[in-house]
Amino acid sequence: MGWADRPRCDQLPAWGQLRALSQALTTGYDVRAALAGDAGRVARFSQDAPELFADLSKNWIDASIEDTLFDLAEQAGLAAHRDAMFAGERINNTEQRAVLHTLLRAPAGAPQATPALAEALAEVHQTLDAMLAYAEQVRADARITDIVNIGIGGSDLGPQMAVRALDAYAAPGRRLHFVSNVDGHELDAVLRRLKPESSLFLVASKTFTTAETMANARSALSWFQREGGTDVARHFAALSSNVDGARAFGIANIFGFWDWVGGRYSLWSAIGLPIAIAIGAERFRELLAGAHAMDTHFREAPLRSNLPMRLGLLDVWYRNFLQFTSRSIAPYHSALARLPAYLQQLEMESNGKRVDRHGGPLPYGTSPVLWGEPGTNGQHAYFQMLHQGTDVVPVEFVAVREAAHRLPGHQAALLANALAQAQALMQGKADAGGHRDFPGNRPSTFLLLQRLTPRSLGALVALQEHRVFTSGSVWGINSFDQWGVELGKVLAKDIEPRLASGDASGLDASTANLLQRLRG
Ligand SMILES: O=P(O)(O)OC[C@H]1O[C@H](O)[C@H](O)[C@@H](O)[C@@H]1O
Repeated sequence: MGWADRPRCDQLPAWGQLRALSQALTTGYDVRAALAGDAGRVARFSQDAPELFADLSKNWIDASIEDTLFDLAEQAGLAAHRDAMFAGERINNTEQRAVLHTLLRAPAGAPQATPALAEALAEVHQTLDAMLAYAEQVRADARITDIVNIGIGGSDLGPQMAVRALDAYAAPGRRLHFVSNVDGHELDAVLRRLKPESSLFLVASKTFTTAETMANARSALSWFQREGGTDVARHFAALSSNVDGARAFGIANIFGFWDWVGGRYSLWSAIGLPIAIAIGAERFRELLAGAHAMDTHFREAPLRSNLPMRLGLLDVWYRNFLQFTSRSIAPYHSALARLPAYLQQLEMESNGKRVDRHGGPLPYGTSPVLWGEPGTNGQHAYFQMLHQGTDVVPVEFVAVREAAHRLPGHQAALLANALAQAQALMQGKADAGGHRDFPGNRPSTFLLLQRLTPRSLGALVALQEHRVFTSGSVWGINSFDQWGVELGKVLAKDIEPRLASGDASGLDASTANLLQRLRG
């Protein structure tokens, strides 16, 4: 039986066994006792993976639970599904598309399963070389001081997250701006500081039809012309899989990509141009190499030491058997400030599905809510709830050992806080007074990078992509479409002219009332 036609995960034998294991944990799993009573626990639940170390030992998991999760993965055909993705099968079945973002980071000439894939890889490298040559040209052009990326969703979150994360590698004297929202305040705030002759606009849109991006691109173009800019070809470039659309818009410099790159998986494609402009061609290749190292790990490591699989299976355990509905991301590095927002799209757009890949409704939960802010900031805000709230929220710490700055004392303070929070969540502190009582036993995962480099960032992001693949695969959903974003777009198109005309016919009473108030 292939991965596509196996029974739904809740009908697999391991699912029932996991249910029984979870029911046996009547008062939750006692992580403190497990760590104290088993000298091998840290080794059993930690591992190295490319560019990072992961400690899962503070989670509500033991050997029998994890073994049963491995059984579930085997019964669900996870490895075959993964192989189908790498082989270019159209696993995005609702759009009849292959899912090949991993090909974007494969080295030139890497052996491929089919001639078609080898050809696609050659095209990937042609485009990459052209895109990186252009990035270097922009970097060498002292007249260009401001680069504005106009894009939204996957055409914004990845580049924005990575540019910020790799700021330590950016050449000084050049500013990157990200404009995504259709809210004109955002574009206006950027344009007010720019001059046409020193600005470069990158219009980033896979489809080149997204309303927000088209509105911002049109406004940027008219600002450019109004302010005396003349050479559109030099000051505008497009990053898109819709080359005709970009050309029709009037942009000559177009870097393309393919329909088999999902928006939220596209920072490795031409959509990564702002990153390449910020850090340079060589560093961009290192970002790709880090992701490729994680791809190889995901492809080749046995299930038991396959970190993306272990994390994705833990996510399934938490969501479906312990009913945890969210996960908090705590990056202890201020440059990773946009990582939670990036991961929100990655996981919630991929796995926020209520039907299986054939359209049948699911009786079990899928994507958790992801949220978070960098540490230590979160500690002074919502960590109260993590320590003493009524709900258990697993926390994923991301810490980086070496700092990129030399300010004395800060890094030790930062790392001490990361460790202390994970420790405090787990240990708790008994106090008869109630208000000062910390129940403890709150689960967390600790990911540790040596340094935040293009390579380690690439590996970290690819790790997250593949853990999302893993849980989505077990759940039997299509993680690669996003029909849920469409309805609101259609309704906005209907409402927009009504704001001018006041026509409320056919609207529900609440929307009609709000429409009148917004017009007033
Ligand atoms: O890159 P674009 O085609 O402009 O799409 C931008 C974004 O908008 C869509 O609505 C999708 O929800 C996202 O997955 C996508 O990344």
